[in-house]
Amino acid sequence: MTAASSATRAITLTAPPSISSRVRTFHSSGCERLTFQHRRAPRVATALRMPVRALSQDELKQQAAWKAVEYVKSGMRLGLGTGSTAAFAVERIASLLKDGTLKDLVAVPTSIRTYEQAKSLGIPLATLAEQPELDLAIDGADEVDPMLNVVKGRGGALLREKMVELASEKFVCIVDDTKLVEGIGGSKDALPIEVTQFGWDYNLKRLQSLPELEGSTAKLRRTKDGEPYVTDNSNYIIDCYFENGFIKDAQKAADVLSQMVGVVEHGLFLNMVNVVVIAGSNGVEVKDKIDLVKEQGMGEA
Ligand SMILES: O=C[C@H](O)[C@H](O)[C@H](O)COP(=O)(O)O
Repeated sequence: MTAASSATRAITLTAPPSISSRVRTFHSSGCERLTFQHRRAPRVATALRMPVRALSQDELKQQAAWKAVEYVKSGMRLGLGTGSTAAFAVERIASLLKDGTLKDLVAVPTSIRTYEQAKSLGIPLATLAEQPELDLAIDGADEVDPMLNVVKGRGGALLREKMVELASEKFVCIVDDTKLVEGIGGSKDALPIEVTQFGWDYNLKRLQSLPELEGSTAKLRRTKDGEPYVTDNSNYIIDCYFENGFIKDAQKAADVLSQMVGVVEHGLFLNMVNVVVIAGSNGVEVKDKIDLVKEQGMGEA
């Protein structure tokens, strides 16, 4: 027997778990020693057996918010949005301030609710008069169209949000993927319009018959008790519902609404958003307006 043939050669076998005990009984034969090594079943098999839990809408909102907070750098002047998604961002910013990751921030809140949340968490706050130029605003949205135009205000904060976001160099919008629509009005839910209390019913009729809002139904927003909903600015909100389709021309509608006396602000935030962070079941996606405009060959964003 040559040195080569007498040498014991180890052969490693891998077997699926179902046959592992049968193969384990196999033992040395001739000059070859067969060694069976029982390995763990591949991960994929485990994955197939284990049902994966879908993330809740709140978990998705939190993911989008945390991703957006990566844009926050120490020393920034921030706009803090309003709503259930923005609240996750406020919470995250506060916790990064607390652990020292972020320093020297100052923030302008977009509602009394956000003011109270941010204050209770220790975020240094300012008014828009004190900080008229902001670096970054982070806020949620009710609808996002393919060109990153958004509808806002179903939480009633549209006026302050628009003021703060227009004062910000960058506006990052955070949503879960249920907010994506093919066109403005596509969710069939409200396009909010903030109006003065005086003459609200006069303006409701005008909005109802406005050609630019054709196909929508205008309703005064009410609280659960049936009382008119009053904004932080002591105004009312008229919600327009596009139940059978999209708004025809959002820019035209925005222009006309901005001209109406007694309309304080509307929830069409057109060409305002720089980045949208979308959390969905397949992960978090970041869409940048500049890239979109380039892709579509539409010149500068
Ligand atoms: O007035 C409220 C704001 O525009 C909110 O950012 C918007 O309604 C989205 O709110 P949420 O994140 O709760 O869906």
